[in-house]
This record gives sequence, C-alpha cells and structure tokens, in this order.
Amino acid sequence: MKRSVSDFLIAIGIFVAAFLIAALTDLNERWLAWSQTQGLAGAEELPVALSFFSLALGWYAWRRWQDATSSHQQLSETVQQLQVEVEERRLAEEHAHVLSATKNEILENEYLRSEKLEQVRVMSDLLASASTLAELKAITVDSLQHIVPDHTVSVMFANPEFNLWKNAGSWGPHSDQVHQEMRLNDCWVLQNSKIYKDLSNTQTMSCPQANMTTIKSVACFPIICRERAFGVLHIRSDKLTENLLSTEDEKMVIAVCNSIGLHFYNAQLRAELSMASNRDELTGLLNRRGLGNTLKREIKASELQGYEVTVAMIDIDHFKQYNDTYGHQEGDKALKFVAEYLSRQIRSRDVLARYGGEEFILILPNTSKIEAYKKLKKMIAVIEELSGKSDTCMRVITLSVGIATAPGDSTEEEPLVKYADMALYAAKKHGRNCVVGYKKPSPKRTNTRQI
Ligand SMILES: Nc1nc2c(ncn2[C@@H]2O[C@H](COP(=O)(O)OP(=O)(O)OP(=O)(O)O)[C@@H](O)[C@H]2O)c(=O)[nH]1
Repeated sequence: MKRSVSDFLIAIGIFVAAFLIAALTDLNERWLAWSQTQGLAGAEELPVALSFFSLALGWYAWRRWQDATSSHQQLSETVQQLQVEVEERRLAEEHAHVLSATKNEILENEYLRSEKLEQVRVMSDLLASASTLAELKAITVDSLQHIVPDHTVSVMFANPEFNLWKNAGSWGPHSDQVHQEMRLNDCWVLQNSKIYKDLSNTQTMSCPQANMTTIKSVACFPIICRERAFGVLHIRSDKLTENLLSTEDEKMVIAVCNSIGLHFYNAQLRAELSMASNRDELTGLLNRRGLGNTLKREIKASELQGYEVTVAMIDIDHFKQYNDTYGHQEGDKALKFVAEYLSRQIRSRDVLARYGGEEFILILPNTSKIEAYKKLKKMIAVIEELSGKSDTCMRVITLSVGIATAPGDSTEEEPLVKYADMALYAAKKHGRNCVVGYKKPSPKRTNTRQI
C-alpha cells in the first residue's frame, strides 16, 4: 500500500475516533450547556471554529510532513545512487587492474616465448653444425635448459648399442634425485615412442624417474626418428598441476624433440658411413683415410707432454709369392691373421692401420725407438712362431719392420712416415724378418742401420 493512502487512512481513523469520543461524551451539548449557563454569547460556535482550525492545522502539518518526507526520500535516493556509482567505479577499477595484470602477463609470456623461439632457432643452427654425437648431446642439454628452465628436467641418451639410456644432463629443484641409467623396460616412452603424461599423481608407470619421492606431475617426451629412440626428455614437478607445460610450450617441446631426433639420426648415419669408409673391409682395421690426422695429433701431443712417439711400418715378407703359391683367398686369410695378432698385442692408445696392400702402420705414443724396437722384435718373433703352428696360414709368415721416432728423426708427419718406410726398405735389404730403426744419415755413412 502506498504511504499517502496509509496516511490518509490514519487521518480518517483519528477523525472517526475523535468524532466517536465527542459523540460518546456529548461534548458539544456539554459545551453548549456550560456556555449558556455562563452566559457566553456566541460561544456555541467555538467547536465548529475549532474544528475548522484543527482541519487547517492538520492540513498544514500534513503538507509540511509530506515535504519533509519527499526531500528525505530524494536524499536517500541520491545517497543510494551515489553508493551504486561508487560500487560501479570500484568494480571498474578492479576490472581495469585485472585487465592490466592480464595484459602484463600476456606481454611477459610473449617475451618469454619469443626468447624460447630464438633459443630453438639457435639450437637448430648449432645442431646442424655439430659433427659428432657427443657434440649433439652437449648442444641438446645446453639448449633445453633454456627452453624448459622450470621444473625438474633430465635428458637421457642411448648408448651405441641402444640398450642403456644414460643421463646426459639434469637441472631443476630435484635434479639430485634423477636416475643416471635406464633400460628399455624401465621406460614406457622409449618402448612405445609416445608422449607420456601423468598430471594427477596416479603414477601407474614403473618408471624410476617418475617414482622419485617428491614428484607429483610427470611429462615425458621421446627423442626419436624413424623408430630409433635416441633419447627421452623427462619433465617433473613436485606440484599436482594440469599445466606442467602450457599448450604452446608443449607443442614447442615436441617440435624440438623431433628436430633433435632427426639430427641424431643424420649424425648416426654419417658416423656409420664414415665408419664404413674409414675401415678396411678385410681386416677391420682403420684404413689410410681413417688414420686421418692421427699421427699429426700424436706428434703434437708428444711435443706438449715431452715424450717420444714412434711410427712403425710393418710389411709381410714375400707376400706376392704367398699369393702366387696358395691363391689370393689364402693370402687374405694370412693378412687377417697378421692384423688380428697385431691388434691383440698393442695398447689401447696405440693406433694400428692397414696402410695399403700387405703393409701396416703402427703409431706408438710415449714410446722411444729402443722400446719400440724391443716390442716389435718380440712381436715378429711370436708371429713367425704362431703362423707356423696355425691352420690359417699355409706357411710361416715373417714380417719386416722399419721404425722412426719423433722428435728425434722429425717432428713432421710426412718425413717421419718416409723415414720409417726407408728403414723398412733397409730391413728388407737386411734379409727381412727384422726390425730396423731409422738413423739420420751422416755425410759419409748410409742413412739406415739395424739396431
Ligand atoms: N691376398 C691379398 N693380397 C694382396 C692384397 N693387397 C696386396 N696384396 C698382394 O701383396 C703382394 C705384395 O707384393 P710385393 O709388393 O711384391 O711384395 P712382397 O712379395 O711381399 O715382397 P717383399 O715385400 O719384398 O717381401 C702383391 O702380390 C699383392 O697382390 C690383399 O688385399 N689380399
């Protein structure tokens, strides 16, 4: 009900109540009787006059009260409006803050993302210029540290036999818990060449990397190419999170892993090809090409470390006759026999290569001429004995050896090989089956002598 209506009803009620009280108490009659007894002329009109006066007063009061009420109402409406405006302004400011924070976050993310993309570009260039698997691994680990800097991350790479994956690098808060080795059976990702994500701590996998005590969320990415699993990238977090990586970052990591896989595949192909072209097919030893700059490097190392390096040229005696007598196939067997024996006798840091035909070259770092002489003398004696007993050889095989030593004879690769070859020639002249050391010629003497 409206306020004016209720006020009107209240006024009617008061009027009726006043009327009833006046009627019940015979107020008018009493007044008339009293005024007549008192002799007050015209006093009988007083109730009517008072009634009009009361009505006028009531009407005036009512108007004043209405005015006051309406201005109060206006004031409260204005206050209400102001409150609404203040609230709207506060909400707008809050919204503006949120927008500005979001904008800053987006800008920051964009900046980080562009930095990561630049890192990916740099990584691609570096990977393309890497020549060995070791270089590829180092570049991969270094680059991934910038591309996936958060969380606990480890990169594992396969050994040459592809039966063991070793940690090549790890970083992040729990990198000390990272397992250093893994077999194929330990890793679902390697077995299936698929991405594995566990962001709800279900840890259904029996993966040693995922079962680190502090780890709650896991994402693993295979580094594969043509079904060869070269490695795996493990990303771990100690928080339960659906956003271990953002969608954009995940796409980037997948692309990066695929790119790394491709580079590994290419590098391995190159290594296999180079292995094939650097090895002698018959004996499995390095060929002259495979020998490359080995002697040069060894001479340099001997200079730096102050020791001698000896080069030996080893040649099978009368091998043409052997071939002519027993056939080329038997000749091949004899060549293999010699190569295998020599390989078994040398130290791991010595280098043996088939230099051509029935000639071998042996590089002996940190070995003087006299030490090399003694060693080779023993070896040719043993091969003479063994070949005589062996079913592989059709007859006794003897070797002639010429040796030259750096830095005494020369500090250059080519002259050193030439001097060893000259010493070998001298050994042949001396009747074969012997070792001859090169000696610098004096003006009056011959240029080689047997030690
Ligand atoms: N079976 C076989 N023979 C080879 C191979 N490479 C080179 N030869 C042979 O090795 C022989 C080398 O003969 P020569 O250079 O005359 O030397 P030699 O008969 O050993 O005589 P000296 O070195 O003076 O003792 C040749 O008959 C070549 O055909 C090979 O891969 N297999």
